Amino acid sequence: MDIFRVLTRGASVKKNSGSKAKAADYSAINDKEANHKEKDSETQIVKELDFFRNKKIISKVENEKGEETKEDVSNERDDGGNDDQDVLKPTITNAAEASALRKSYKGNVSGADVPFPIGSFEDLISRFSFDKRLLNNLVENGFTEPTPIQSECIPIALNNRDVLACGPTGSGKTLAFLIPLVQQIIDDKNTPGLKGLIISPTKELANQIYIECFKLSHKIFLEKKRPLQIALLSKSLSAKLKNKVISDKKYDIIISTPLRLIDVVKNEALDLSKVKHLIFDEADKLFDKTFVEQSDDILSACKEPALRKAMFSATIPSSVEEIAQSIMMDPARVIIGHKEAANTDIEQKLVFCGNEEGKLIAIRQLVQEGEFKPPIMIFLESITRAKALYHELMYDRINVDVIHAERTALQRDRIIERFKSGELWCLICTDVLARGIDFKGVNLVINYDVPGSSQAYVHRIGRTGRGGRSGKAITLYTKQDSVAIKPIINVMKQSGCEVSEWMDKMAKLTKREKESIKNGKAHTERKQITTVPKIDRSKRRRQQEMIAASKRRKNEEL
Ligand SMILES: Nc1ncnc2c1ncn2[C@@H]1O[C@H](COP(=O)(O)OP(=O)(O)OP(=O)(O)O)[C@@H](O)[C@H]1O
Repeated sequence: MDIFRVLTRGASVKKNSGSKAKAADYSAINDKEANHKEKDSETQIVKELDFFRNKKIISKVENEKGEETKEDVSNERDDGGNDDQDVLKPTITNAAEASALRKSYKGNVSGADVPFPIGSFEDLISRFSFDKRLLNNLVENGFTEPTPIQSECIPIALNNRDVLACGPTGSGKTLAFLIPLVQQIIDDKNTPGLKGLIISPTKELANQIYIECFKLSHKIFLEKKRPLQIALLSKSLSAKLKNKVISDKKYDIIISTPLRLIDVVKNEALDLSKVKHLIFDEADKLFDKTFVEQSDDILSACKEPALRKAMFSATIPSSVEEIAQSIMMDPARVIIGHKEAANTDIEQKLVFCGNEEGKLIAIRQLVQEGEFKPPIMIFLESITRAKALYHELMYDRINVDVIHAERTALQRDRIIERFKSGELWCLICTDVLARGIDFKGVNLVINYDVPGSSQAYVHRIGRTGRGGRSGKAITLYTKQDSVAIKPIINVMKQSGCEVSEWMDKMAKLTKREKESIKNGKAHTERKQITTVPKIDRSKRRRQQEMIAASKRRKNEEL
């Protein structure tokens, strides 16, 4: 079937819209010759594409526009579909429409003269002379309607404004900053050299952003047929830059982790002084104590007076808001949904396990009860514990592997590929994969160890329930998590989960507990992960010691 026809449905042209007629390449909706079989498959794909229920949102806005619009709507129908099924294309032209759209997705937008959101990607053509090749790339990748965070952030960026944006995990923040960035690089095609810089806290996320950006700029050429050049600042590229094998003027956009970038900048191998757009993805991480110095160094190296700054994350604590206000010029602030809540497409559950041994038993119970439905991600607080759980689950013959900072880049890449392809069912990891990583279709996230903060919890469980799909998150806790579990219960409450009365009572934090969470002291040392009884463990240890001693003796004799 003509999948392109279905995908392009979202960029259809209204009959009476002159400017939109230019986008006719993207239409071909009302094909009355389409047979029934094709229609069935279309419905299937459209359902799949309607990740974020934009149709519902849009029809809500249209309803508020009144009778006149309703007539337009019926004109747009290609067959006898019902209201909920129709894709409508509003262009937001006044404050009332903007506010109705914002209300529909619980968008809170503040700042001086913030532009109206876009109601569709088409809106960009009339409002911003949007590049048609870019629109084409969006459509070809299945992105037919903007998500709420995109509706708000794209026009703000195209107005060259600083932005602080907070939207749920899996709600499309990556494209919310990539789409305007690529457009701005196209508009600035005659200025050579590095203009866009995206900073991410981990290599895996940087790589993912690079792939998205690459897809978005496919077949886009700038002056003298030069393709738009994007680079991931890898180890090999930084070596090439340092050895002047590659000119630092070659790239339009670079995506990097803070440390690697600072390293090349300090070696004078990359000049950031002409960068016009600086984007911090997972901004709260980049401005916490781990990275704040490097982020500050990056800001100082970007000397362009008109530098546009953008910060994105699913969690923006007030400390980061303060930093943002201090480094940004007249920023627009965009919050979609509740700032402290998790994605509402995730069903959240707490399981009390008594003690550490109880956690392994709980996992085995999930397997027995058929709740252990792959793909699954299991988060632990340390490399040692992640390795230990890996060995336990391997012993149970579960199709499992483990990723943590001690594994090589190649090993990590291979495991990620296997997990993405479905070859690997269960991925054990530390927080290295908690943020930003977009594995499609993860069914279940298990917090084997209670995360250290509500933010860490939101990001970890956000690996499921992405792109409008539903997901499930289970957090195992023991007696020793009595304080650490409280912020999690509060996130559950904010996200609309059912919280029993005793949990609600339990969730109240004293001043002292708040302090201990803030200082990372809510956790005590956990017991080793193992189901082997203590007596057998000491037997094993004695055996290993004997083997080691005999090896030592042999070596000495030799
Ligand atoms: N307009 C769109 N239409 C359909 N799907 C989209 C759209 N925008 C993004 N997506 C898809 O939604 C998924 C989540 O997007 P993305 O990774 O950008 O989320 P995020 O908000 O950055 O999440 P996180 O906070 O975890 O980093 C991706 O698979 C992406 O391809």
